[in-house]
Amino acid sequence: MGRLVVVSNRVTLPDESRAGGLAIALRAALAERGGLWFGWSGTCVRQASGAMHEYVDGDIRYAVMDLSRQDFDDYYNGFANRTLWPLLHFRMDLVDYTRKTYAGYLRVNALFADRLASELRPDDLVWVHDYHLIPLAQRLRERGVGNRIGFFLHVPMPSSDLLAALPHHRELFAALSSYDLVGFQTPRDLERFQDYVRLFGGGRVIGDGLMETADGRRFRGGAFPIGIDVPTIADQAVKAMNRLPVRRLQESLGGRALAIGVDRLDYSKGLPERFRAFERHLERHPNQGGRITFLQIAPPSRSDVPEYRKLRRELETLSGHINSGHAVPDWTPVRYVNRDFPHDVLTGFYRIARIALVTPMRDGMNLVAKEYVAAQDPENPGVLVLSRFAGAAQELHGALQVNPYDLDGVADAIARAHAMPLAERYARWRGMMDRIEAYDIHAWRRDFLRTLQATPATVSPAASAG
Ligand SMILES: O=P(O)(O)OC[C@H]1O[C@H](O[C@H]2O[C@H](CO)[C@@H](O)[C@H](O)[C@H]2O)[C@H](O)[C@@H](O)[C@@H]1O
Ligand SMILES: O=c1ccn([C@@H]2O[C@H](COP(=O)(O)OP(=O)(O)O)[C@@H](O)[C@H]2O)c(=O)[nH]1
Repeated sequence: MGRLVVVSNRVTLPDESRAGGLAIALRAALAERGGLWFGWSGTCVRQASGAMHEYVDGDIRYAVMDLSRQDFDDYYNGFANRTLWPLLHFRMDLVDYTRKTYAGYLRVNALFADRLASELRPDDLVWVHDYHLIPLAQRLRERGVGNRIGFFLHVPMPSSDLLAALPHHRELFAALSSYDLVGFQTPRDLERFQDYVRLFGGGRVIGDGLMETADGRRFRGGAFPIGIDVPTIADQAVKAMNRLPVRRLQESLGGRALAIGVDRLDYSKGLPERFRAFERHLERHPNQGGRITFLQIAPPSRSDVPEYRKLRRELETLSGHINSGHAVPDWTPVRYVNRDFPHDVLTGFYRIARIALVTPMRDGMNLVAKEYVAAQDPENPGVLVLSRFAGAAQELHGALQVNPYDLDGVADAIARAHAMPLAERYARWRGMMDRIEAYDIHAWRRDFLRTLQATPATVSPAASAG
């Protein structure tokens, strides 16, 4: 079997800790098999983009590229995170499209292809990740790369009518056909993409995941829900109980139940709605008032993008408003923490939380939901309150599933979670644990790569060049 080459915008270098499910998942996937991880260095430079840096950690080699401030602004802050991110999360109202940022996105993809092409060996299996790099395979094919190349979309695929509202949508999404396999988080995401291919892409859906473009090129699609490393997280959670930040949090609760939320500060995560739903819980269930403390961990994310800065201000106001209306001298209902925690400390926080609030308005998967389940004490598991619009809802049927737009419904789910007897908590948790153990991060990686390797040669013809 050839070498695995993983390509993503976000790379977690050795000893680096960074919030974000993609980087955490890819590190776990590469740890098992080794290979090359290629992507952005995380650094913006004054000079032109393109300088490469290399690091080696065990079986993983990292090759990362610097970007100039201009390229970073156009490609990452601009087209990736002000155009594609809102579009793919069904937020047309926030889409900001300019030809300038689109040109920057294409320019950076071409540069990734230039640098990557010279690294590749003929039998490498190339696996590209996420919306930052949709055109990458097409650019690689133009440079004569004939390797099997797979693509995985970590975020949702929205309705085809929304995709079709994007200027140049056909050029952009047709580029996906240069991949041999395009993976989505859920079957529903795949279906929506196939609708797009049929209705707006000028192609056809042949069946069994196979699609054909207007000019007869065939490629495959599939659903591969991303998982986590369950035993590692369960083990981290047990050990974290002795760590100072976890002990201090536990002591600070004074016997009250903890409800926890852990999310990048992103408008897709439904944080203002969650804060309001918690306030609604205090109003609708006064008998539980004062018995649950809500801790929201929300590390800042993409702070150069105006919508993210606005959200930060909104949450500061909202948490202050809820606390001023409901706090008593010995209890503050909302603790809002704007910083990043190491992954293993988080697992301890999950373990002492009776309730997890995972209520995004849209989310590709949401690994926090799965991590919360893996970190629970089997003798006394907590309850997951989960938005039905997270990809994880397709698998975690034991969660209390909610509609995050229905604040009363979320408020009542919090109350139900708080009052839930142990036998029901255990039964729900066990079913979710069985699922995340059966299809974990390693199963996800193997399933995707096996499918990519098994894609018939006719589906990945050298003819797809150009
Ligand atoms: O790299 P950033 O801009 O700092 O953002 C962090 C990552 O956010 C998104 O994560 C997604 O991937 C997760 C794992 O599959 C999934 O659970 C979650 O639902 C997605 O939102 C983004 O897609 C990544 O590219 C970013 O690295
Ligand atoms: O302070 C933090 C906050 C989050 N995370 C991790 O960041 C990831 C978030 O992934 P998720 O899929 O939930 O959402 P994303 O941020 O990728 O959209 C999870 O593994 C979290 O444990 C972390 O390590 N430290």
